[in-house]
Amino acid sequence: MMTDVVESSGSVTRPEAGRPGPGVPSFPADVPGGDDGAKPAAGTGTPEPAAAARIVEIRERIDEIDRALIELWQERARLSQEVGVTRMASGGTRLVLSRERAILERFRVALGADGTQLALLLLRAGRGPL
Ligand SMILES: C=C(O[C@@H]1C=C(C(=O)O)C=C[C@H]1O)C(=O)O
Repeated sequence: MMTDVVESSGSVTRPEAGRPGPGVPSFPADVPGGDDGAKPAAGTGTPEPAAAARIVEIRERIDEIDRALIELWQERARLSQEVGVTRMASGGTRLVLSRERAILERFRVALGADGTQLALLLLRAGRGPL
């Protein structure tokens, strides 16, 4: 079952970890290939109306998923930063490599080599480049 995609207003303007800075388009209406309100077949890559309609339908769910992923990415980065600040303020270390290794392994087991790359990006978003 398809769910309507409701545009959230309020584009992100405050640059913080994992968030777009100034000049970064908000998602998805003002990015190329975003939902620009054009006819269903436009931009689907097929001239066949039924296929175009199905692609539009699937893309609604893809856009929902992408929006959720972006929000989760940003939340994770904020939480990871908070852990780092809390730990360092209490005399601890900036990083805990055993924990990072466990996270890398979790993603590798679930997603293979791409999972490892994804986990590396997630970890970097929370603590910045090494
Ligand atoms: C968030 C933490 O701090 C750092 C960041 C991690 C992360 O983003 O998952 C994991 C380990 C630490 O290097 C933590 O220790 O849980």
